[in-house]
Amino acid sequence: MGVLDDIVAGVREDLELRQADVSLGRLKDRCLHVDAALDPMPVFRGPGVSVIAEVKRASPSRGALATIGDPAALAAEYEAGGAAVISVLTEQRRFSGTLEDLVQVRRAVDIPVLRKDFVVTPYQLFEARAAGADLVLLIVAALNDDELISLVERAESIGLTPLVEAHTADEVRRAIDAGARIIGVNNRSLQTLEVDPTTFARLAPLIPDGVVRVAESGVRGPHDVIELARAGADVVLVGEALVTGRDPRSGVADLVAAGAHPAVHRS
Ligand SMILES: O=P(O)(O)OC[C@@H](O)[C@@H](O)c1c[nH]c2ccccc12
Repeated sequence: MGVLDDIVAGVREDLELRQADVSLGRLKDRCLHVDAALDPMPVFRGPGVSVIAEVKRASPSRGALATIGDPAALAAEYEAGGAAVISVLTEQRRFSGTLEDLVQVRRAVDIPVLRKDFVVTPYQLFEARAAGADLVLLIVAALNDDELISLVERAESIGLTPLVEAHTADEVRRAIDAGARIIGVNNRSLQTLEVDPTTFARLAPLIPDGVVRVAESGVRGPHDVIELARAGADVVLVGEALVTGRDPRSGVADLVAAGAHPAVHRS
């Protein structure tokens, strides 16, 4: 069993407990009482490379990265540094995140918030919206075509913008066929956890114009942002470098400045 299957198996077990506790009906009711979701598309389609800054305590490949006692404070620093969106990892077993982190982050910032998890059922979409998320990650490798298509549609129908993650040419094609308006190319394989920084540059040309291209994982600093922008990135998603760096606010600001540089020509 690959790492992804292992993670998803754990996610399904945890999900069963939550479902036994809070019914889908109650979650849907909560969704009626949260603020309308924010739309990330205008800023993603605007000038420069947008930065999605991630609240990430740990990962299966690196173990513990940062304690992050106050995720809301970290998110506020990211926002002050110019982040376009905050990503919050809510998976508990491998990434040490919770939905409560997302609730706190949502209260602390005015920019869109992404629920980063292993979404396999509509229940998790309603959880995300009820917690105040504006975007949700959908991982092509974790879903069959029917699941992917229906989760994209369901997300959109409740106001969530799906970021559809691919790692191979075939997964990019499946993401496009599912109607994704934002496609993330993950430089890290979720099966082997290996990072290949050339993955984005190889797959970006397969993503049609008009679809937002997000480069994910392994971005270490401004130089990488410039490279990825040249390869066609509209957005970069950065976790580890920011949570382990010296200062999250200036860390984000440096990435934003690199992506806004006039020498960066996006295709
Ligand atoms: O910490 P990094 O290398 O900057 O990567 C961030 C992000 O891309 C990574 O956390 C990620 C991308 N896709 C995922 C899917 C699930 C969990 C985590 C991820």
